Amino acid sequence: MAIHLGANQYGKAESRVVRIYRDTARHQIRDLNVSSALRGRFEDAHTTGDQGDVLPTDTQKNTAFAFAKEKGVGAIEDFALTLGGHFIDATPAADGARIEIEEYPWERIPVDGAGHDHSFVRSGSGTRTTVVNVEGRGDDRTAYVVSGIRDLVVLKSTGSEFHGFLKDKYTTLAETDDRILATSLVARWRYDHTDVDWDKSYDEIKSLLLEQFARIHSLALQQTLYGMGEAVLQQHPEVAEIKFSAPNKHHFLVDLSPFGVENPGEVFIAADRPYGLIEATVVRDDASDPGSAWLAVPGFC
Ligand SMILES: O=c1[nH]c(=O)c2[nH]c(=O)[nH]c2[nH]1
Repeated sequence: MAIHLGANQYGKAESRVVRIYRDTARHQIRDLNVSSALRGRFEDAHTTGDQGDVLPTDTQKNTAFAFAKEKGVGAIEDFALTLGGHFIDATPAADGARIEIEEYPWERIPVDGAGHDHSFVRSGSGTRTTVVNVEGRGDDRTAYVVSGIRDLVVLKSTGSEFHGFLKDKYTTLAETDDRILATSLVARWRYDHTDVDWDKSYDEIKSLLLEQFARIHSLALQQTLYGMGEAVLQQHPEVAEIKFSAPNKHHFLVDLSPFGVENPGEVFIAADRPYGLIEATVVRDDASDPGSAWLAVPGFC
C-alpha cells in the first residue's frame, strides 16, 4: 500500500499582538491577531519525526512579537509581508508562508470634547483582515495580498425589495417591495500587486462599500453585492477581484392583528437562524493570475 504526505502547512495561530506607541503622551494602539503558516518540504517532520527542517511555531510567535517592537506595526499588509519574507528566509525547507492578520479597531474615548490621549473604546464597525502569501526566494519572490473586512453589520430600513422569484409547491415567501435588508458582511479583495498604499486603499474601499450599500435600491442581496463589488473594481484599479459572504439577516414583520393593532412596517422580529447566505465574486475580465492568493482562505471567502 503506497501512502504519501499530501498538502500540509504548520504555524502559530492567533498570536494576539498589541503594540502601543508611547513616544509622546498621545499614545497609539495597534491591536492584532496574527497567524503564520509555513509550507514546503516538510516530509521528514511528518513521516520520520525528524524536526530538523521545522522552525518551531513558538519561534514564529516570538518573531511576531519581536517584529512589533523592532520593525513596528504599520499597515497589517506590510507587517504580514515582512513576516512572510522573514520566515521563508529563516526556513530553508519552506517554499511558501501564509500570514493572516486581523486588526481590531479602537477609537479614542471622547473627554471634554476631544479624544483622550490613552483611553480607547473598541469601535464596532468591522474588523480589518489580510491574508498574505509569500513564495520563493531572492529575485523569484512573489507575494499575493488578499485584504478585507468582516463583521461589518449594516441595515437598510427600506429601499429593499424581493419579488419575481421562482415558485414551486413549497414556496410560501410573500413578495415584497419594502423590507428590511441587513447583513453582517465579509468582503475580501485580492490586490493585483503589492505597490499599494494599504491604509488609504482599505479606508476608501470600506467607505465605498458602505456608501454603495446605502445608495443601491436593492432588488435582492445578490444585486446589492454585485453593485458594491462593481463600484470597488471601477474605482480601485489596484483590486483584481472581490468576494463577498453575506448572511441575509431576516427581519420578519410581526403580526399584531390579533391585538387589533396595525403594523405598517414598524415592528419586526430579528431572526437568528436560519439565514440566507449569499456569496459572490466580482472579478475583472482581465484579472491577473490569483496564484496562491486564496490558499487556505476558509469558506467562500
Ligand atoms: O435577497 C434575497 N436573496 C435571496 O436569494 C432570497 N431568498 C429568500 O428567501 N429571500 C431572499 N432575499
